[in-house]
Order: sequence, then C-alpha cells, then structure tokens
Amino acid sequence: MSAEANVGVVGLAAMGGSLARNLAHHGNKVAVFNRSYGRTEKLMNEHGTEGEFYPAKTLEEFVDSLVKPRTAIIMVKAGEPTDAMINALADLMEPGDIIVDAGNAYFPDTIRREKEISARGLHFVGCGVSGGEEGALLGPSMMPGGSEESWKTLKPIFESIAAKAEGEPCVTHIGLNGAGHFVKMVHNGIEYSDMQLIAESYDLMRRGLGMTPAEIGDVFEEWNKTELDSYLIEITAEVLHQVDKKTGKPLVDLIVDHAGMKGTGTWTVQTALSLAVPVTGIAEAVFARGLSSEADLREEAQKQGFAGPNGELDLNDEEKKAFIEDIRQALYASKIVAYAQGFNEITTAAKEYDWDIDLAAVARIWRGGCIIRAKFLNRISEAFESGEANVSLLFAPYFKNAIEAAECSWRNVVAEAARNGLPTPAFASSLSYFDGLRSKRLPAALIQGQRDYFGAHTYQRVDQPGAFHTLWATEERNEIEA
Ligand SMILES: NC(=O)C1=CN([C@@H]2O[C@H](COP(=O)(O)OP(=O)(O)OC[C@H]3O[C@@H](n4cnc5c(N)ncnc54)[C@H](OP(=O)(O)O)[C@@H]3O)[C@@H](O)[C@H]2O)C=CC1
Ligand SMILES: O=C(CO)[C@H](O)[C@H](O)COP(=O)(O)O
Repeated sequence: MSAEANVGVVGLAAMGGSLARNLAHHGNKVAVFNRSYGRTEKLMNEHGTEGEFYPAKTLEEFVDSLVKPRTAIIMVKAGEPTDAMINALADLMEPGDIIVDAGNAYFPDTIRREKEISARGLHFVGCGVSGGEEGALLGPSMMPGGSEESWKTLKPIFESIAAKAEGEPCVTHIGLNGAGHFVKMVHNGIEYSDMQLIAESYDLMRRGLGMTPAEIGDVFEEWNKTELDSYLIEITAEVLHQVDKKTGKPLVDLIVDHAGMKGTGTWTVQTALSLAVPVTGIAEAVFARGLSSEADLREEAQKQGFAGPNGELDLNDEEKKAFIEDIRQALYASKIVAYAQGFNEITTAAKEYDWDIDLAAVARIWRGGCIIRAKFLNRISEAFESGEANVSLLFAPYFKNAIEAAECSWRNVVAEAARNGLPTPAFASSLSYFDGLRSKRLPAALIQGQRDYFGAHTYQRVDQPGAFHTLWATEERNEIEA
C-alpha cells in the first residue's frame, strides 16, 4: 500500500469511528484500522463516502498507508489493550513518528508510556478527549500532553476537528507527558460532581416536593436560562421529559438506581488524596455512586426499616417556589466549590510534576465540546487570566459574590434535607468545605493535641515558633521543645 494518509485512527468503536469521520470531514486523509475488521468494514460501508479513508486489514498495512513522519491516534479500550496497541505500533513505526493515545488513560500510565516510547525515538502524546460519541464526531474538547515538537504537527489537525467556542478551537497543548490526561481526569471528576449535584437537586424536588419528572424537567429547562446554563443541565431536562414508550411512564422512574463508573472519578480522588488536595465535592460524588450500587447493603437497610423522616417536605405552594430557588442557588454555589477544588488539584499536580499548565486556557477549552461545558467557564477563564483566582477560584470577586448571594439558600437546602432525611452528600460537603475555609480557627488544634498525646507527634504553638511535645504520661505534663 502506498503512503497517502496524513493521520490514522486505530480503534473504530463509538469514539474512534466518530473521530475518524470528523478528521475526514475536515479534509484529512485518514487511515483506519480496527482489531476486528468487521468494524472497519461497517464504518466504510456506512460512512466511507464522507471523506478520504484508507481502510487497513492489518496493522502493517495501516502503518504503511501513513505519510512519514506518521501520526497514529489510538482510541481503544483503556488499560492493557492500549498498552498492547502502543507497543505493536511502536514496533512498526520509526523515530520521529507520533503515537497519540486519545483514550481515557490514567496519567501515571501516560507518563510511563511517554518515557518508554520517547526512549525509542518516537513521540508519544496522551490526549484527553471529551464529548462522547457525538462530540468526537462534531467537535470534542481536546487536552493533549506530550512534547512541544509533537504539538507543532498535531496543532492544525486537532484545531480543525475540535469544538469551537466563540470561534476559538477547544484544544490547547496542556503540558508535557501526562499533563493532558491529568486534566481530562480532573474534567471527569468535575463531571461526576456536576452530575451528583444535579441528581441531588432532582431528588429534593422529586421526593422532597413531590414533583413529577416532567415538572422537574421544566425547572431544569428554566435553570438553563440562568448562570447554570450548561450541557448537563440541558440533557437533564431531556432525560426527565423522556416517557417510556412501553409503559407510558417517565423513563427515569424505570431506570435501576445503581450509578455505574469506569474509573476516572476514582482516579481524580485517589490522586487528590496523594497530593493532599481536598476535593470533597468530587469525592462525595464518587462515594454516592458507590453507595447507589451497593445493592445488597441497600436491600438489607430496607429490611431493617430504620425509623426517621420520609423525605417529604411540608411546604405550601409559595414556600415550594422559594425552596426551588434555594436549590438552584445551592447547586450553583456547590458547583463553584467543585470547580475550585478541581482547579486546585491541577495547580498542585502542575507543581508536583513540573507542568506549566495555563488554567485560563483549560477553562477556555472546556467551554465547548466537552461534557462539563457551561456558560460560567467564560467567567472562570477570566478569573484565571486576571490572576484573581490564583489562590482559589472562590476568591475571585465574581465567584465570591456568587457564593455570598447563594449562602443563605445553600444552608437552608442542606438543613432542610438533613431534617427531612434526604441525602445531599455533595451539597453538604461543599458547604462544609466553604465553612472550613472561612473559619479562622479549626478543631484541627485538638487533633494535634490528640496526636501528640498518643504518638508524640508534636505540635506547633500559636504564640512561639518551634515544635513542642507535652509529656502526657507524667504527672506534671510539662511541655518540652521537640
Ligand atoms: N465512550 C465515551 O463516551 C468516551 C470514551 N473515551 C475513551 O475512548 C476510548 C474508546 O472508547 P469507546 O469508543 O467507547 O470504545 P471501548 O472503550 O468500548 O473500546 C472498544 C475498542 O477497543 C478495541 N479493543 C478492545 N480490546 C482490544 C485489544 N486488546 N486490542 C486492540 N483493540 C482492542 C475494540 O476493538 P474490537 O472492535 O476488535 O473489539 C474497539 O475498537 C476508551 O479509552 C475510552 O475510555 C473517552 C471519552 C469518552
Ligand atoms: O470521559 C467521558 C466523558 O468525558 C466518558 O463518558 C466517561 O466514560 C464517563 O465516565 P463514567 O463512565 O465513569 O461515568
């Protein structure tokens, strides 16, 4: 096969197939390969006329069809299949060629892979891609890492296929080696948090206020005209309006309430723990999915028949209306906290891994194409650009004002939910984070005292420098300098 294609895609399932079509739609000559040829044939039969494709039956044929230096984008199942495909391609490719892993890889794997592949003279780029199947086809948000040199080759290709927000392509070079996959991981963590907050809002209206899914869908439709304007709020309204064709009932009432997850949210929290960055909103969202899927435990809890309120709020129509506005405010404030925490995680990781990440640019490329795309990302990018959010997004005047305006409603929602037995882990933990942050003194002083008591871990004093230990086991309990 003669070399004709300027880019290739390996893995033609939902994401890879759509990405290959998107590339072809933008004038690229696209080599395509899939482990099982059936998928390649299907893509060619259904979409082969949409652009210039070079279907390959073997990986050798695929590599031969690429113009040198070659660019191959891998979009296969994460984990071992990705490793196997990277190595098989590297064996066939030559120094100077670029291998892009556009799947959802765990960033330490990307760092390892980049090291191994660059030692062989090839470029390896871990690139986060968000937007699902439709985004991959019509324009995703793209978060590439890897070397500056590989970015020069990839930039025009990626800019042509990425989503556009206010005319700007939703792609930027995030940083070296694993930086792109790191930022995609945090994007997904924030996605978990957004979804959990929306789910808690729904539950408050469904069980708390006794509203129907369609009525709640109407509320979300209205909220989408406010500062909450976002893809996830928009699709929530659609899901809630969906009626099951078989039964005529609201579809959401027929879906088993066990939330699945593929790992990116868990990675965000694990990484935050190892970096000692509190991402409480994201963590609660991951745990909430975990609890929802504990089928046996939940069934047993039902059998136990615990006493307690049934979740119904006793409100008249006017109070109901006011409470719905409180929920909207609580959702907005908690959402700001989750984004602030996610960006803090990126800042800390950038220091740890020596990545030069432009947070304003990250916010800008999340404005279009990705799952967390939202109107307020414009405000976030402005806050980072101006330096107002350097320490925390919460300290930027726009967001400080928004939180202060929402505070009363936020507290009311968490308090009412707790009083009436409705779980709001993400709302409550975000509020606790905020209160922890604004408290001049925290009970951590007592924890330090306890640690010193049982483990001689020492403590610092507010009135003099140094480390101290109290001789707790002696009668005098004198303090010594450690
Ligand atoms: N789905 C989504 O919304 C998103 C997915 N991603 C990521 O994109 C990647 C692709 O996702 P998606 O399109 O959903 O597909 P899947 O994750 O379901 O993976 C299916 C693809 O992987 C191939 N594959 C599986 N095992 C192997 C193997 N051992 N060797 C070679 N190829 C293999 C399959 O080939 P075959 O046809 O032969 O089985 C098929 O092409 C994943 O890493 C995913 O995490 C990222 C963003 C969004
Ligand atoms: O990366 C994505 C979007 O950005 C994928 O849709 C991801 O699979 C969603 O995560 P999960 O399946 O764990 O809910």
